Amino acid sequence: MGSGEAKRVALIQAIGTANPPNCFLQDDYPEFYFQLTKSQHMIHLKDKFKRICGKTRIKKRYMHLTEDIIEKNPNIGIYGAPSLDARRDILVREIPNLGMEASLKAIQEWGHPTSSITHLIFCTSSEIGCLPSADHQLAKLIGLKPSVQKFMIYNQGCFAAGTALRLAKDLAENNADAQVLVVCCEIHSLVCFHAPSETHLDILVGSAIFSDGAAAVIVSGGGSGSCESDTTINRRPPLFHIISAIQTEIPDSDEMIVAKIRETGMQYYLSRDLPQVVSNNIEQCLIEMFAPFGIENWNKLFYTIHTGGPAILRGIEEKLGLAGEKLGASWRVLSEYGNMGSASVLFALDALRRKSVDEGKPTTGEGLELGVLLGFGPGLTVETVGLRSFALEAAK
Ligand SMILES: CC(=O)CC(=O)SCCNC(=O)CCNC(=O)[C@H](O)C(C)(C)COP(=O)(O)OP(=O)(O)OC[C@H]1O[C@@H](n2cnc3c(N)ncnc32)[C@H](O)[C@@H]1OP(=O)(O)O
Repeated sequence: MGSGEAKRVALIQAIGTANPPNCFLQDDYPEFYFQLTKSQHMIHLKDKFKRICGKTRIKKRYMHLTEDIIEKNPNIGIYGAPSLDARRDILVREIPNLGMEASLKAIQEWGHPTSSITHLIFCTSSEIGCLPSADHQLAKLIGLKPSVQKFMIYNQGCFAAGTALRLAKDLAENNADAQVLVVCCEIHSLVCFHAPSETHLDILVGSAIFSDGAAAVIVSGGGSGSCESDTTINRRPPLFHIISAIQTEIPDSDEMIVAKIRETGMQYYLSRDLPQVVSNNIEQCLIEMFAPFGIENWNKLFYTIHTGGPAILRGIEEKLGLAGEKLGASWRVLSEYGNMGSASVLFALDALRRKSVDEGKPTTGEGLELGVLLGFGPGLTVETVGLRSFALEAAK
């Protein structure tokens, strides 16, 4: 870049989301789950599961799993039975397919030919069973050029969307004409579905919150961050400017979320302390991100947060002293979709900008200028992505 040339900034241009067609109402799920896994005799576990489901604040979830899949692959429904190959055979096909659906929606909103995409970042923790990998399969499905520069991010858990945006930011800022497609896709209902077990109660929590979804965003390099000066290929005004992105490891928290791929599928462990440890450490991430902007009152920001669970969103609200509707978009995604892992926080970003339009707010960030996308997952790792909104008259 020449000394007189303006610094390129990373702009989120479009968002697309997709879910499998099977929708499960949370109220009906305990009956379905215990019947599907032939566990109706575990009466007190079923009661406990009903109690947990009732506290999730989830109304419905979308899942690829069906009775038909369990009938054809009975080991998936038996606790501890080897079933990894059966799970992988489905995931290898369906992860790229669901990723494709979200990608095509993002590309359609963006309004440019698929051939304009220069980079692809694909994140999943649901599929590690195939070479060539899921990014390669997705590129073929949507017809990306062979010269597209691909990055595959496996097994980072629920914070991966933040990692992908951090990488997309660097690519968009430092490569002329970069048009980066970011895709996060999870099919929890297959990779970590387990029958209930008296000895592994974490399964009840995961079975009450995990769900399937894919989200895609287009990130490109623009002029100075204002719509008017964005004279690159993107004639449509952007949605958000990625102003900064930071990854933080929370000390001594390795045991909070642990997952292992076994012959029985992904075995996961969720500490009861997780909500508290996350909420105790979020403010420090915000201080690091927003001190340079002179922001200390956290109600001055807009928020999109990984929909990990109600106790986590509640804990963050309390710790940051957030007013009533501040996490409205994230609560809405939790309620309508559940915990879709890496895709969840991008669903929340999509919900936030749509809510801003519906409520007649002046910016894509509910009328505010600055906001944050927070992803967290194993490590514990927190991805803090600082965002600047755009005026909605221009964004429409
Ligand atoms: C994959 C990634 O990278 C990132 C992720 O998103 S991992 C998933 C992160 N999310 C979580 O771990 C869930 C966080 N927890 C929650 O949101 C809530 O605690 C909850 C929905 C599980 C329960 O709601 P609550 O308001 O706390 O209700 P509470 O009455 O305390 O608990 C309900 C029952 O769940 C049990 N429970 C709560 N947390 C549990 C846990 N981690 N493991 C096992 N049981 C648990 C409680 O013991 C209680 O059982 P009883 O009714 O028999 O007493």
